Amino acid sequence: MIFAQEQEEKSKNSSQTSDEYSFYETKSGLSVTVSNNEKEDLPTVAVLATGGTIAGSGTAGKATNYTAGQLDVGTLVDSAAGVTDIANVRGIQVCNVGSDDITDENWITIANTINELAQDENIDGFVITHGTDTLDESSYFLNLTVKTDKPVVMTGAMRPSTATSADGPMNLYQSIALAANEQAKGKGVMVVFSDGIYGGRDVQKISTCQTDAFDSKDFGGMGYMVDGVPYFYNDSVKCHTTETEFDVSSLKELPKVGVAYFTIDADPEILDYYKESGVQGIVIAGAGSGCYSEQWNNKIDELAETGIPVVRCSRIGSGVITQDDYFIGNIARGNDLAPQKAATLLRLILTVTNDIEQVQNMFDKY
Ligand SMILES: N[C@@H](CC(=O)O)C(=O)O
Repeated sequence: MIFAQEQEEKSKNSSQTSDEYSFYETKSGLSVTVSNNEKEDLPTVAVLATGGTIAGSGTAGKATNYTAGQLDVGTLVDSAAGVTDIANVRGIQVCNVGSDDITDENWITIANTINELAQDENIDGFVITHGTDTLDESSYFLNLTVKTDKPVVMTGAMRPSTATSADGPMNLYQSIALAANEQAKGKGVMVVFSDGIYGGRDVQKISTCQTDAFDSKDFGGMGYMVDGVPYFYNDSVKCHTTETEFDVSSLKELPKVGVAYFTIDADPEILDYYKESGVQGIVIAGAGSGCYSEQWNNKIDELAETGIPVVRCSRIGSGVITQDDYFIGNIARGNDLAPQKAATLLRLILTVTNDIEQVQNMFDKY
């Protein structure tokens, strides 16, 4: 099976078709590759590729010092042996970058593309391939902005395609199998990694180097994937997808939010910097249960007059932030969310309101 970009380009420039594939454009101008031999008795999954290590290549055998985002979506799908026996796969190349270079524009494009294609009754589910570094932010963003019950699954890899025992092909196979499975409907955005299924809200990257690099902190995973078969045990209780009020269909970008990391002697001037740089919200990666020094407390209180919401989170990675009357200002509590997840949610909340009570309600709800 070939989804190579060159063939796609060639065909696009001529008759829009080739013997094996047809192409059509989404509203955001992305090209969808469709096999002319889709099997009627198989579910159809759209794979949206964004780059990352799963599409990386480097020195044969090695797991480090490679270049992310080298393989196109067709080559990725080809690498997942046996996948065409379980689903018809349509390919979409959104971008091809390391996930540290994913932008809010990419997020909006992915959400809007899924929301558009979800209306197509011939498409049963979605997979997004993504770098692992920021996958937990993108999974939460999409969990809050895609408007469909059809399964949406994200995956990536810790080893580039050229490494010995590259983990990408199996992660992709399991993800396509999950996205094609009726049981995966209505569960919000999921991440499949190293045979685990995780909720897009709760999942975090927990290792810089191991292939079993994702987990859901205190709550465990949602289940397992074993040879393309899902085994579910947990659901997220927080609102997601069709239950959220976030609508990015007419947005080009999201409000900017700064994250300030507190340590002993950390300079509170960072908060002034953020104010002056025009951010619309600030997340504090506080110590312990979202704590910081008296100097920071005073500075955050001073910031209150600007109306910029400040959200207290913890750098610990476990537990919940409860009310603590010592902390003053225009502040909300980031629930159990890691700072990067809180920043994702705050950016979306700021598209709706900056009223601190409503901000807090949404942190409790999502
Ligand atoms: N730096 C890579 C890491 C990965 O994909 O695992 C990225 O996030 O794109």
